[in-house]
Formats: sequence, structure tokens, C-alpha cells
Amino acid sequence: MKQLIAANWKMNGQPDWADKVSALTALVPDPSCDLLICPPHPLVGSLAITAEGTPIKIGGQDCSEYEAGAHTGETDAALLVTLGATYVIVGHSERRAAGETDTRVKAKAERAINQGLRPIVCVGESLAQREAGEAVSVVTNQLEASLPASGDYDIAYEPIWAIGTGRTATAGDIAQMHAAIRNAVGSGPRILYGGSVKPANAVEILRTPEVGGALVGGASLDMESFSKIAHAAISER
Ligand SMILES: O=C[C@H](O)COP(=O)(O)O
Repeated sequence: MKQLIAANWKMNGQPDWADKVSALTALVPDPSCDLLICPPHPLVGSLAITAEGTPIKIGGQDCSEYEAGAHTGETDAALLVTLGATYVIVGHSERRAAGETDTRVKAKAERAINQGLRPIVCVGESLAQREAGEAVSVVTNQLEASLPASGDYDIAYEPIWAIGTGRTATAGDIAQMHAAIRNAVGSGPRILYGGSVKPANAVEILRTPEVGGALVGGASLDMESFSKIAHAAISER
């Protein structure tokens, strides 16, 4: 499969950021990877319209585990599909920190698949867990409880201590964890790495064994920078 280079804009963006889709298309007209932008949900529709006819896919940053109904503030996976999304991030550590459990992450991933979205299921350990030598067991336990029972999905390994900190896991740390994840889940899902991925470290990270792509936060807000990460991708893994 191609590597997946995914932008998580988090809570950043304005209506005119749809122009960034055109800018990215101009910078990466013929990507060797799958390219995805996950904007704040109010921008999903306009970005999807701008991305029509381009290789760029649009995704949500979360979805509800429920069907449409009385769930104030939640986003229905079916609505994301209607707006043109094809992927959705679930279980990001910034949502797990707000109390999202593995059980909910699994239910969200299954609802997403049921509605035709490809979920990216996020897992990762804290610094305290890594320093206690628990990183692999924490992540494999999260996988066991969060992954959907069936269907196509991707995984993003994001060590919490590397998110937005400028501190990146070493290639050795990444290789060890991605091998453990592959061993736990078998062949199939791509295993993305996330956590301070930027143009300067993208080549090394994307060539690390079992790395199926990158989930990029800060460096995805600027298309020059994000395009350089896309250019570092490998076409087949
Ligand atoms: O979803 C993206 C990750 O949280 C990584 O964010 P970052 O690239 O700003 O460290």
C-alpha cells in the first residue's frame, strides 16, 4: 500500500483555508502517497468540494459512536460522508485526555466503518509510561480494546510526549513500537507515526521499517512544509 500522509489541523482553520487544498495540489500534483487533510468539521464540506478531482482526500477529526440524534456537539459519521469525507481520526490523545475510553474509540471506529469511512485509530503512551518501561504494553492494550472488530482501518502511533513538543521519538523507538504493533495486529492496517513530524525528520521516519505514513499536526498547517513531508513518502510499503 502507499504510505498515508495525513494532516490533522486540530482546532486551526478559517473558511479561506480551502485555498490550501489548491496550494497543496500545485505543490504535489502527482503524489506517490495517499494525501489526507482533516480540518475542523465546519470546513470539511468546503475542503471536499475544493478537493474534487484532485488526489487529496478529506477526513474528520472525530465522529460519534451513535447514530444521528440527541447528542449535542457530536458529529455523525454519516454526515461526514455526505460532506465528502472518506477518513476519520478516532481516539486522538487530545480526546483520550478529555476522558475518551478505549471502548468509545472502538465504537466510533466501528460506526465510521459502518458508514463508509476509513478510521485512523490513534494510540500512544505518556512519558511516565515510557520511563516506567510500559510503552509497548500500554499501546498493545489500547489496540486490543480500541480496534474495530472488522473492516479496513489505519493505526496512528503517537507517543504523547512527542506531540507538539518538537521532541521526536528516535528511529529506534519508532521501529521497536511499530514492530510490536505489527506483531499485535497482523498484516493489513498501515501504521502511521505522529509526533513532531516535520520536513527535517520526515525522510528518516518514513523509511523506518513498518512506518506506513505520518499523522502531522503543526507542520501540516503550512502547505510548503506539508508538501515536503509528502515528497518524502515511499510509494510502496
Ligand atoms: O495528530 C497529530 C499529532 O498530534 C502530532 O502533532 P504535531 O505534529 O504537532 O506534534
